[in-house]
Amino acid sequence: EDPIPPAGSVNDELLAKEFLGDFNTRAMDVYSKSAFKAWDYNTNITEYNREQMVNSNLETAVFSKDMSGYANAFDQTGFTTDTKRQLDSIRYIGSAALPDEELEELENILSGMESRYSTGKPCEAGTCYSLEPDLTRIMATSHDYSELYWAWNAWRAEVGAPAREDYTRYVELKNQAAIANDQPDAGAYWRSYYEVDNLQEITEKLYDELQPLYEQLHAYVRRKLFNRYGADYINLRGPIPAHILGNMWAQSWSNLYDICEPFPGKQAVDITPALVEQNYDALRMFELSDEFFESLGLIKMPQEFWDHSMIEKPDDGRDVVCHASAWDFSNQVDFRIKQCTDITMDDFITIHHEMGHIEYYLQYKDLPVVYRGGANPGFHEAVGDVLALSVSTPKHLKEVGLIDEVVDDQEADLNFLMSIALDKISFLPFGYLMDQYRWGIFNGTTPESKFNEDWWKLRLRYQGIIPPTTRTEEDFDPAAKYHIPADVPYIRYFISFVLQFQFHETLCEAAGQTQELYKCDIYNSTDAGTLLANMLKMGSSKPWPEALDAIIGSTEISAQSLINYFQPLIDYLKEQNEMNGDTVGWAEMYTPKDPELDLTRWEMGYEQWQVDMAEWKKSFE
Ligand SMILES: CC(=O)N[C@@H](CC(=O)O)C(=O)NC[C@H](CC1(C(=O)N[C@@H](Cc2ccc(O)cc2)C(=O)O)CCCC1)C(=O)O
Ligand SMILES: [Zn+2]
Repeated sequence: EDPIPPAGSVNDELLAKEFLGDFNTRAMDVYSKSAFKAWDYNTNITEYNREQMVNSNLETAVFSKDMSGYANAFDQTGFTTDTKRQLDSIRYIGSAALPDEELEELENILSGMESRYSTGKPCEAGTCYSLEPDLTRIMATSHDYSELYWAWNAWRAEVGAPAREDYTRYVELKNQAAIANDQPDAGAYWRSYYEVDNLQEITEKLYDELQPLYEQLHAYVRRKLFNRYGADYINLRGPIPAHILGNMWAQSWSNLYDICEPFPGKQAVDITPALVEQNYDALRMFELSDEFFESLGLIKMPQEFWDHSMIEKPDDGRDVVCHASAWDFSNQVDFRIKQCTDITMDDFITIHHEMGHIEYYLQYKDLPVVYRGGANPGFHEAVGDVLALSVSTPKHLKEVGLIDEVVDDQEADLNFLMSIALDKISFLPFGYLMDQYRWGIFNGTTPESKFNEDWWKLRLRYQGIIPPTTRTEEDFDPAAKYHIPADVPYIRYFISFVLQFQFHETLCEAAGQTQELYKCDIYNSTDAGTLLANMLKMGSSKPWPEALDAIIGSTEISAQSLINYFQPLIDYLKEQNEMNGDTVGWAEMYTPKDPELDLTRWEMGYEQWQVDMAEWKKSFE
């Protein structure tokens, strides 16, 4: 351990390369030790395992700090791009840049917030309900307004409000760490992963292009919910109550398919009953997914994956983090999924999502550790979802025996497109607002005194939903969504939902599929698989526009592919909304169309909605 030379004092690329080689060997050892400790905690939440994980993270931080110092010692003048890129990724070390005491405090806050969320079990009349599967099933299947309200509110009371104090301190420490990494705040540090200085403009432009699609779907679904719940609960001009959309966070509306189906009974698209009838278990669902990856000539899941993944919720009373996740143990050998798999279509899709992460890990496992990541985080989130777009087609589901006939006509196509839109289009505003919210907290726009109010302003503005009861600053509803207490950025998912349709379009061409994009199934196409694999192999070794160019032949992220995919449905939704005389949006009451309009209308949020509801109901008397 020779002393670290002063910053920028060593202008010798041979020495730098020697350092990078040494770093790579040691990093694999240090990172894998930490990963196994985190795995032990995530698959068995005990105080001992939590402490073991925290201590391991603290040791990793010492290593990262040390290595950052060495990387900083080099004067990069004249160095190759690659050497510079590797050194820069070692210099910036996240929370490890905090002094030991603050880092330990942050690690304890993080593991404490994770534990609270993952062990949260609201109880009612002697029965306690886990999020997965208990509350998730209620949100997905109940049509009872007050039962849904109970589940929605109980979860927020259990894991939301209690997290507020931790979160306030978490924000301070995250910002302190960002500054220690030459960033103004933690949001800027998160955005720096994308290596562009205009990420907010890029995502805002994409959202502006996609917002009209969402408005149409929102109006259509609002009408269907009006038919189910009536005028006492649904204002056809206003926002939708947040708890009746089939999902705890109103971020995916696929569980409303039964009332949204354009042509009832025309074409089955929900394979949940078939999975149950055919005695599918988690393992068989995973094997079916792996078979799809193999059909493209991609790398199949290694034996260690099958030996050590946790694909079902343990029934031995252990507390585990049920939120699904994929793991790269940084040792080029161990790759796992942890998922409390339910036998549903939703979870079958999630399996593909997680396996997409594993495929990326496998494709770039021989790169230097610093390059073992997505071209940008959105790429990592898109891989599995791209394959799932093929798997979800009626053509493919028939091929694997999960539906017994394919009806090939316009009506059946619209049924299918509706089922995908209820997942993909409904998600867009949520995927967009989650980090708008946190960027606002990190840069001080949202003070602690408005943590909950600003959350609901964004939920109202972008999702057109409203809480089913008045919320106050005694609540902290954002913490009821995993990624907030788990400190996981989210704009990656919004970017993935755009990218995955660009990838799908290109892979379908490569597979020689010439019919409408939504009918495409790339199953068995090694041409498509090779095109995808060649991009995955790049990891994060090049700026993401180069990786994008490698797969789709353009460096531009664009919403056009998503719009192309859904075009027939968008036309249908417009026609239906006009026919029903529905005005799209919730605008005239809640979105200041003209910037001059005083923003205090946002503060009125729920209260204003109550007033409008009273007036609205009167019109039915
Ligand atoms: C060690 C580690 O943490 N590994 C990372 C992977 C990595 O970074 O290498 C990881 O596994 N993260 C977990 C996270 C899980 C899921 C998620 O949180 N999804 C979002 C948004 C969404 C919703 C619908 C959809 O179709 C796709 C995404 C949500 O549910 O809100 C849950 C179900 C799907 C994906 C994930 O896999 O992204
Ligand atoms: Zn993911």
